[in-house]
Amino acid sequence: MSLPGAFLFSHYVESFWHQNSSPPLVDWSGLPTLVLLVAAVVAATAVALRAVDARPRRLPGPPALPLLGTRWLFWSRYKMNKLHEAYADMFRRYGPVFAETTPGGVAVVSIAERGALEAVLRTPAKRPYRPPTEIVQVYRRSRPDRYASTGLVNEQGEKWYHLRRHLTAELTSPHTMRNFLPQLNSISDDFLTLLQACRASDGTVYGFDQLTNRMGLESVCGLMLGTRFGFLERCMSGRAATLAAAAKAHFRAQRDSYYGAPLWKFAPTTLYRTFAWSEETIHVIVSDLMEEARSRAEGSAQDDGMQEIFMRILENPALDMRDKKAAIIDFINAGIETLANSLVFLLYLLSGRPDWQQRIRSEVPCGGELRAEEIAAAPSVRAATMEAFRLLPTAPFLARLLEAPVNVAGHKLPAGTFVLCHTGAACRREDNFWRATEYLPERWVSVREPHAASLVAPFGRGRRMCPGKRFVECELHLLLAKIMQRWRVEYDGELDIQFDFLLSPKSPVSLRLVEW
Ligand code: HEM
Repeated sequence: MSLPGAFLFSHYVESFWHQNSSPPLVDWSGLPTLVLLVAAVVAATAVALRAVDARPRRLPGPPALPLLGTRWLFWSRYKMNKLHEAYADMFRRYGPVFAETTPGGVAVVSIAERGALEAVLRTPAKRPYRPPTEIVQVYRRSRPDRYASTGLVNEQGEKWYHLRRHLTAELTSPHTMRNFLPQLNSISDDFLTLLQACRASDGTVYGFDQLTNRMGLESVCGLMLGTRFGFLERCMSGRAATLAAAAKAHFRAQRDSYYGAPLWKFAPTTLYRTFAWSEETIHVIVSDLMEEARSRAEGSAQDDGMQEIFMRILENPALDMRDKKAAIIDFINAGIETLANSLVFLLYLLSGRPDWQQRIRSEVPCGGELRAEEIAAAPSVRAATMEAFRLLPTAPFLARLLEAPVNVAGHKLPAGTFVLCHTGAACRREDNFWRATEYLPERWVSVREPHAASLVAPFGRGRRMCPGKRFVECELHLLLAKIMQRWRVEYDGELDIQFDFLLSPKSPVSLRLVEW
C-alpha cells in the first residue's frame, strides 16, 4: 500500500468509530496510527531492500540488508576461514545457482551446475574480464613509483592483453619446460634430501607444509630467475621464512578485504596495513633476488632454458620496467602457496590409497633423473594428480564478469554480471562424477559415467588461464614420482582445510614417509 493510501485507510477507520455512538469494548483508537506506522516501515524496508538487492530477478539467495548486502552472513553464520563450507551450505539451501549482494548493492551469482558453468566458461571472450581484487588495485595505484599498472593478475582489457602477450610466452612454452627439467630434477632431489633429514624415527615429517612452501619457492624462483637460492638447505633462511609469511599474509588480507567489513576503504585499518606490509616485503625480497640473479647471469656465459624467461622479460622493449619487475614478483608470489598446497592435498589424498601408491611405484623407473617420456609413460601419476585437483583444488572457484548475456538455469544473466564459477563444488556433485566425493584416480584411467571432465579446471579456463599450469603439472608429476620411488605416504585422520583466498591445509601438517 502506498503512503497516501495508508493515510486514507486510517482516516476511514477513524471516521467509522466516530460515527458509532456506543464506544467499542476494546479501545481501538490507536489502531489506525499503528497500522499507518507498520505500513510505513514495511514500505520503507521494501524500498530500501529493492535498492540494495540488485540480484537478477527470481534468483534465490540469502536475504540482503541495507548497506551490508549479504556479507553479514560471513560475519555471523559462517566463518571467513571456512568459506568453502559456507558455499557448500548455501548451495544446499538455495540450489546450484544463487546470488549474493555486495555492500555496494552489486549482485554476485554463484554457480555449481554443469550446464550453467559450461555456458559461462565456454563463452569465447578475447579479453576475459576477471573482477580485480580491489585492495591490490588501491595499493598499487598509490605506488606509481613501483607500479605502472595493477599487474597481469588484476589488469583488464587491452592493458591485460598487452601484458599477457609479452610476459607469458616463455613461461607457457613446452620448450621452456623441457629445458628446465634437469634443474627441476635437481630441485626435487634436494627437496627429498631435506625431507629425509627432517624425518623422525617413525618417518613422521612435522611441519611438512612449511617444507613444501620452501620447495615451491625454490622451484618457482629457479624457473623465473634462472638460479638456485638455497631455500632447501636444512636451516631455513630468514629470507625464505619472511617471504613465505608475506605470501600467506597477502592471500589472507585479500580474502578479508573481500569478505570482511570494507572499513579499509575509508581508513588505513590493520587489514590494509598488513596487506601493504606483505606487498612491500615481497617486493623488497624478490627485487633483491632479481638483483642477485642478474649479477650472476652477467658473470656467467651460461645459456640455458632457465635464464631465458628472466632475461627475456627484462630485455623486452615493449614493456615498462615497472611492469616487468611487478610481473616477476607476481609470478613468484602466485607460485609459492599454490604449488605447496597442491602437493600437500595430493599426498594427503593418496595416503588413503596405498594400492595406488604401489601402482605408481611400479610404473616409475627406479632412482636417478626422470625424463619427460618416463613420466608420461606412468598414467597412474597423471591420474593421481588429476583426481586430487578434482577433489581438492586449491582454487575452488573462478571469477568472471559476463561480457554478453548468458542463460543460466532458466535465468537470464545480463552482460556485466559478476559470476563465481564453483568448479570445485560442481566436481563433488553425484550428477557430474561417479562416486563424486571419493578419491578414485582410476576414473582417469578407465572412465565411469557420469564423468564431466570439463569441470576439472584447477588452473582456470580460456585466455585468462594460469600461465604456470605446464610448470606446475610437470613439477607435481616429477615430485610425486620421486617421492613414491622412495617412500609410501601415511596420514592419520582428516586434514583440516581452511580458506585463505585459496584452499590451504591448516598448518602445521604432519605426514609419515615410510620406507617401502
Ligand atoms: C598449483 C599451482 C597453481 C594453481 C592451482 C593456479 C591456479 C590459477 C588459477 C585458477 C588462476 C585463474 C585462472 C582463470 O581465471 O581462468 C590463475 C591465474 C594466474 N596464475 Fe596460477 N596457479 C598455480 C601456479 C602458478 C604459478 C607457478 C604461476 C607463475 C609462475 C602462476 C601465475 C598465474 C598468473 C600470472 C595468473 C593470472 C593470469 C591472467 O590473469 O592472465 N600460477 N592461477
